[in-house]
Amino acid sequence: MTARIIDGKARAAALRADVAGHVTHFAARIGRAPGLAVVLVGEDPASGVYVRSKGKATREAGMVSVERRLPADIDEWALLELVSELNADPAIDGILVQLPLPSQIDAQAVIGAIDPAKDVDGFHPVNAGRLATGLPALVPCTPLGCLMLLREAYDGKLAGLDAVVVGRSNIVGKPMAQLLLGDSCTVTIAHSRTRDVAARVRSADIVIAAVGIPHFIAGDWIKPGATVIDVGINRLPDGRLVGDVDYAAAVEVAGAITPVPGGVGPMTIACLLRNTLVAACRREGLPEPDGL
Ligand SMILES: Nc1nc(=O)c2c([nH]1)NC[C@@H]1CN(c3ccc(C(=O)N[C@@H](CCC(=O)O)C(=O)O)cc3)C=[N+]21
Repeated sequence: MTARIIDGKARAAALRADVAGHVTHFAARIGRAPGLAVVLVGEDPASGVYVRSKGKATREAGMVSVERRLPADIDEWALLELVSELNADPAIDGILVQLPLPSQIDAQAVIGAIDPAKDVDGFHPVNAGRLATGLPALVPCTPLGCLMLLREAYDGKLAGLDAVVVGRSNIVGKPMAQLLLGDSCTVTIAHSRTRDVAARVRSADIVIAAVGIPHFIAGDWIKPGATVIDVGINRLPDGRLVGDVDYAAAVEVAGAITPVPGGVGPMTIACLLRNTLVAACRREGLPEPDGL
């Protein structure tokens, strides 16, 4: 039996359309559209591509997109200065500083300088703490997108399922584990020092692969019928884009699986727009947009 392919691209398009609808109401009510600022330090070509596609998606959702580019050799102080300018700008509801940053800049210091109310990446320690405590937070976009795909796959019934998150980053692994716990999964976080990762994955109903190593998760690690969410976006020397899962093998075993591209990636961008809308509504004292 081959797995159902989870169409992240289609789910993301639907979410973006929902966001656009709410943006229309927001603008009518408040007299301006939500604004997202994306800050790019340096000229990394891959980062430039992401920044452009974020800007396009933001405008397509009816929101205001502001791009700020700084040279790669900028010092940390100059970036902190830009962040405080954006914090103080009433037209800006969301701030995203594209990672990774050049080595002379302390990324944690920059993230900590962003107003938590505008932290649409959900990387500020206040938002991480709020998520971990079950308080309203801005939630990191990639794990949020994964959770939306899982809720749909299981018709909202995640309680009691065994989930393994492979990867423990602040950006994906840790917040993913918090979200799954919030939906009452039994959560294991596996990482580079975990003994026998294969055995952990074999026992899981849900596998989240977030290690950044092509084909790290072998097909015969997957429990028959399990749901596989592949967060990896790895560029091979031949130019092909692949995930962290050996897709060709896993698709023959899994019950459902996300492809790369067309799986988690588009959901990340759609959730960024969703978070910008949510941040804008909270800042303006409007009720939370529902159904997102
Ligand atoms: N502060 C910060 N926040 C981020 O969210 C962030 C970041 N920094 N730095 C860079 C990474 C990368 N990232 C992607 C989002 C969507 C796709 C995406 O939509 N990918 C398409 C394929 C695109 C292609 O073909 O190259 C897909 O998977 O289908 C990829 C990568 C967000 N990032």
